[in-house]
Amino acid sequence: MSSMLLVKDWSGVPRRALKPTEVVTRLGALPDWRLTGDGPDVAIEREFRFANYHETMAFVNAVAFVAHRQDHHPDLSVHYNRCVVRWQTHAVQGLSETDFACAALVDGLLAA
Ligand SMILES: C[C@H](O)[C@H](O)[C@H]1CNC2=NC(N)=NC(=O)C2=N1
Repeated sequence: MSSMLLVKDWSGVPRRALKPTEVVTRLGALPDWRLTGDGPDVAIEREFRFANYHETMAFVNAVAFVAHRQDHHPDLSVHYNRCVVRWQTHAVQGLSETDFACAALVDGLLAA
């Protein structure tokens, strides 16, 4: 994909599903994220809470910007004052390094 915004082209990086022990190690570095589902539905997710819809949508747009730049796209559950971000790598039907890298970037959006 050609884009001024793209910073990471994961398509050239061989993707593989992380092993359970690798997932546990990476989750340790992202304490606000939790594991959900299993098998092909496994994912990591985090709920972000906001004061109102405007704040929530500002966050959603920032996440979309990260997703575009990384060419990796989370499932988003958008509500009035909260958003649940859920990462999984469809291509491997599991969790890959990319999911954890993107989760850390989303955490960074709200870092002080
Ligand atoms: C080529 C490109 O990187 C792929 O199609 C990407 C796009 N975004 C993606 N997002 C997610 N979450 N999983 C994928 O496997 C995926 N594949």
